[in-house]
Amino acid sequence: MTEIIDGNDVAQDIRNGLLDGIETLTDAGTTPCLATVLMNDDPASETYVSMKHKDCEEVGIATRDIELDPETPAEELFDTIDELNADPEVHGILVQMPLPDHVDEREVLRSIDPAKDVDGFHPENVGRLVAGNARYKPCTPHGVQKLLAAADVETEGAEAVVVGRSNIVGKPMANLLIQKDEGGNATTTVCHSRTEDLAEKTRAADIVIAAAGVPEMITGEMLSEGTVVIDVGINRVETDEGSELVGDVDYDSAKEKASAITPVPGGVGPMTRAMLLWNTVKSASDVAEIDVDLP
Ligand SMILES: Nc1nc2c(c(=O)[nH]1)N[C@@H](CN(C=O)c1ccc(C(=O)N[C@@H](CCC(=O)O)C(=O)O)cc1)CN2
Repeated sequence: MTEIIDGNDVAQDIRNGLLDGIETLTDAGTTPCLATVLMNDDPASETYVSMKHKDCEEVGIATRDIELDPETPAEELFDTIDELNADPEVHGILVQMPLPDHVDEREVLRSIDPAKDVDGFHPENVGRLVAGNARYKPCTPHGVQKLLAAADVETEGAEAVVVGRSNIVGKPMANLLIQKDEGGNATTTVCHSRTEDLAEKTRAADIVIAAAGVPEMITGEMLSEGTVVIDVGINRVETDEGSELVGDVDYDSAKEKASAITPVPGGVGPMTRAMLLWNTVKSASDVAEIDVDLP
C-alpha cells in the first residue's frame, strides 16, 4: 500500500507547533513580522504571496505587503529592501521570485540583510548551509526534510537522488541530505539535464526528489519498487478540461512503484510556505534573544 504524504496536514502541524513560540515572543513585545515584496504580475506568484500572508495571519505573524510594478526601476526595489533592512519591526524579508529581466537577481539577494533573509538565499546563508552551520534552511528543501520525517523515512544511509540543480531547491536539498544531522547522512546523487542515464540513477535510489521543473518527467518505470518519491515540481499545464497543476512526477505510474509519494498540489508547496513561517519565528526569536521551541 502506497503512503500518500499529505503536505497540507504536515504544514498544519508545523503551523500549530509555532503557535506557542509566537505567543511567547509577542507577549515579550516582539511580534514576528514577515515582509514580502512582489515585483511581477505572474498570477501564480500573486497566489503564493497571498497564501503566505494568509498563513501568517492564521498563526499571528504580522506582515508587510509590498507590491511593485514590474516596470519599476531596480533602484526603487533596492531602496525598498534598504528600508525593510533598517526596520526593527521586520524580522523576515522575502522577495518573490522570479524578478523582471531588468533586475539582477543576485544583486537583490545580496542586498537583503542576511539576518532577515528568511528564504536562505543570501550568499552568506548559502555558505553557512554548505558549511553545516545553517542559519536559515531554504524553505522548500527544509519542508522536504520535514515531510520525510513525518513519513518516518530514514535518510541515514539511504541512496537519495535529487533531480534538478537549482539554487532554490536542488543544490540546497543535496546539501541538507549530506549533512551529519537528522534528515541527512544520505548518500546523495544530483542529476540534471546533462545526466546521461537518468533512469539508471533513479532506479538505484531509495529516495527520489524531483525538482527539475519538467512536467511528469519521472515515470513509474524509472523507479524501483518501494522508492520514496517527493515531487517538488509545480507545473501548470493545459488539458482538454482546462488548465491543471502537475508535478515533475507522473503520479499515477509512480504511485504503483512508490512506498510513499507526495501529491501535487498538496505535497511540497504547503511545506514551502510553512517553513517560511518557521524561519520568520526563528529570526524574531534571535532578535528578541528568547529561545522558543520550533517544531
Ligand atoms: N522568494 C521565493 N520565491 C519563490 C520560491 C521561494 O521559496 N522563495 N519558491 C517558488 C514558489 N513558491 C514560493 O514562493 C511556492 C510554490 C507553491 C506553493 C504552494 O503552496 N502550492 C500549492 C498550490 C497552489 C496553487 O493552487 O497554485 C500546492 O502545491 O499545494 C507555495 C509556494 C518560486 N518562487
